[in-house]
Amino acid sequence: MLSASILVVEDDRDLREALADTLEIAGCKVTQADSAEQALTILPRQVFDMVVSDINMGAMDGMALLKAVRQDYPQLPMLLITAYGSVSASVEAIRNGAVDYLVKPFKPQLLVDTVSRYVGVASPSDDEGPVAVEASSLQLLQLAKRVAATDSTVLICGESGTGKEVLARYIHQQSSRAQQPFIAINCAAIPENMLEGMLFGHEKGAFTGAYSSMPGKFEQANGGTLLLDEISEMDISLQAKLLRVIQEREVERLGGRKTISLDVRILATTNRHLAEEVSNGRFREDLYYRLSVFPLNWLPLRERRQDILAIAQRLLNNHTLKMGRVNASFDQQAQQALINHPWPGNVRELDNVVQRALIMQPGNIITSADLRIDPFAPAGLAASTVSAVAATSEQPAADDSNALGSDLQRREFEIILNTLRSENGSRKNTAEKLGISPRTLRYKIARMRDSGFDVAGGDSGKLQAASYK
Ligand SMILES: Nc1ncnc2c1ncn2[C@@H]1O[C@H](COP(=O)(O)OP(=O)(O)OP(=O)(O)O)[C@@H](O)[C@H]1O
Repeated sequence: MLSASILVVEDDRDLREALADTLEIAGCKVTQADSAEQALTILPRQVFDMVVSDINMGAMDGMALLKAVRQDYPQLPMLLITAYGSVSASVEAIRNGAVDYLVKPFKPQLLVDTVSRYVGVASPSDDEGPVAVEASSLQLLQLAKRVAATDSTVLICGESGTGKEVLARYIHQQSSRAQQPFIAINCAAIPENMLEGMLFGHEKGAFTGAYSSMPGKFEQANGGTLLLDEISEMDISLQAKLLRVIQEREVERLGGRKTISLDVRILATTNRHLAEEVSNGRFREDLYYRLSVFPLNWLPLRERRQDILAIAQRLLNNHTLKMGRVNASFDQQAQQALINHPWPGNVRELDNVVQRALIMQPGNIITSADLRIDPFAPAGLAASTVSAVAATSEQPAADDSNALGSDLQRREFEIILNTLRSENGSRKNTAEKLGISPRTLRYKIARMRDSGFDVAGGDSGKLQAASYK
């Protein structure tokens, strides 16, 4: 996420607004000027990190503005936009002190990438906003930004790994609650008997083992945002209690008598069709309507292919930085392979592929061989993992116990997937056959997803697709 204040100078209104929108979505604070003259009146009144200006403008053009900026604000980087084919203008721009130039037409992500080279980039972390290039994704972010300004409850839907949590964090960051806590709880990963206490908190002695009182997630999120991840996995009796807390805007700790008033914005995610869950009697209708005031839907990655390279590059930048390596990029064939892959595990699968490629390739150009995406992998077993297994066997085991641990876990995941397949996707039968509770199975499936396996699926317990990511 960029954190910079940018002055955009462009006399074509549509283009100016498009540039401003792109930079705003990337996290910048943007001021617009419709001429070089107007830019010169704005510059003394505000502090900017960068100027982005077109060259071809009315009376005073971008080149003249560049000269004025170089003279009066020598530290302020300026990026110029030149018309297609005007090589001499680009050369002159650089000679006159522009830090860079873009030739029209260019993709929004190129603008963001270029600007990010010269201005503050917030340290990469899970708090970064989502990358979006495809029109539908940009539209989704615009909607998210608009709803962020309100206190409305938002239901974020999408297949596993599409970026629902990233979008939830983005909404929080764009809201007036940004400086307040963002608390997330994964309803699928918390054992059923613990979820209520974790959400609502408890007083000392409320139950065996409650040695001290504890605030719940609602209290912890007070003033901020609470994300209820995988809300469809919440037990129906707890759904009733949740609805009451949301409606009454107050919570009582387990074993407590005091009511605590709440000012919490609720976001929820689901990778199931919640409306179907309602018609099947597994999700409360009233809670559904309460949560889905403003639904946002991430398309699967295969349906927004223009996002793939930009997200892959962001992931690559993040991982190289974390590893203390120089920036890397994908060669032409690697880019094509990334675009062509169906990504059943969505962005999480892409993240795994990128990380693995960096392990395979110590240099800074990632090739298609490093990606280990096999387009002919058997259905249900995506190539990235077949390759991952191969990759692992090629790597010297740094620590045998770690290797055994991950091997056992992989074996467990395989057993679960195979059983799900043989039980035709029925989670109930799978749990019975494996001798574990349906809750434990859900928990394990959530862990499998976290480890990069894609277990899509089955609101009616039917497995829609099961594959490694
Ligand atoms: N648009 C995006 N830009 C950058 N990174 C992304 C984007 N979408 C997803 N990611 C990354 O992909 C990974 C998966 O995203 P996230 O956890 O938000 O998905 P999810 O839909 O909540 O998954 P699940 O349903 O399994 O919980 C994360 O590492 C996240 O940072």
